[in-house]
Amino acid sequence: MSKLRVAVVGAKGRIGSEAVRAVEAAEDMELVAALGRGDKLDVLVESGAQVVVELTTPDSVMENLEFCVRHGIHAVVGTTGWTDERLAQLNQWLADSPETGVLIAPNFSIGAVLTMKFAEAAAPYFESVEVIELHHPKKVDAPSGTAARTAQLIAAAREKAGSAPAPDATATALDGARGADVDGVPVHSVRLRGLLAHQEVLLGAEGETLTIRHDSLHHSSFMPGILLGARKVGAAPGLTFGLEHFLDLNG
Ligand SMILES: NC(=O)c1ccc[n+]([C@@H]2O[C@H](COP(=O)([O-])OP(=O)(O)OC[C@H]3O[C@@H](n4cnc5c(N)ncnc54)[C@H](O)[C@@H]3O)[C@@H](O)[C@H]2O)c1
Ligand SMILES: O=C(O)C1=N[C@H](C(=O)O)CCC1
Repeated sequence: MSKLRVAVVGAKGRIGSEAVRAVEAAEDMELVAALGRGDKLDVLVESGAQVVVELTTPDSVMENLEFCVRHGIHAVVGTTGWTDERLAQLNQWLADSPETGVLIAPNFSIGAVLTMKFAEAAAPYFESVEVIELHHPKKVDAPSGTAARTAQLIAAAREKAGSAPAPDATATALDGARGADVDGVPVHSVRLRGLLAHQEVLLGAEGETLTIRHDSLHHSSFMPGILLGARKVGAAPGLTFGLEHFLDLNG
């Protein structure tokens, strides 16, 4: 059977360099290009890439995806910084290239995907919920894409269940003391040398708390999800947001 032709964009970055190694080690894949900042995107077409793994920065990802979609190259995207406006723009490009698939995953680690799912399930049963994400100090965006997504899922689950707003009597606060407000859920960002990517969801109700914690201790934690995404994205035209859509988590 012919191998899947995969290119990595952002190949010299922390997660991109790990992805290069993972694709090279995958028996069913061939690494056909590894692009860094300043490299020409035309290489993706010339190399015959079927899937691009996009792991760059929020300021580069849109240009890279526009190129991929216009050339019918499927994309697996780990880069963060997604807004409704950006997603709408991407959907417009995809509408003109209906056979192309793009998977955006705020987090490719299976444990983080499960954290989000567990938090979503628990949120309606607890009066209070707050998210703390903790990352390495070289991270350029805050809050993390994972924390933003977690908060959105929590808020949607609470709204669906008709939950009351979380109690909070704060009357005065220093700017930022109560974290960022993501759909009504406080999200706190820690940047600390020694860390990689960690998240806690704190839930509280009368007389009890529940803490859901996930730790990525190495970039290898993201690789099974990225490879799975690369294998599946070609059969999923349009935009898929979240790796959970490519997993059977109910089985
Ligand atoms: N979804 C996930 O599971 C996951 C996991 C880890 C990191 N991330 C995200 O991935 C992104 C990269 O993280 P990182 O820690 O590797 O950052 P990094 O700064 O180490 O790497 C980014 C790399 O992209 C390169 N780059 C920037 N613009 C480019 C362009 N136009 N073409 C080619 N290369 C370009 C940079 O030079 C750099 O080498 C961030 O948005 C981060 O949040 C996502
Ligand atoms: O190291 C990073 O940067 C990470 N970014 C993603 C996020 O913002 O959620 C995933 C975890 C690692």
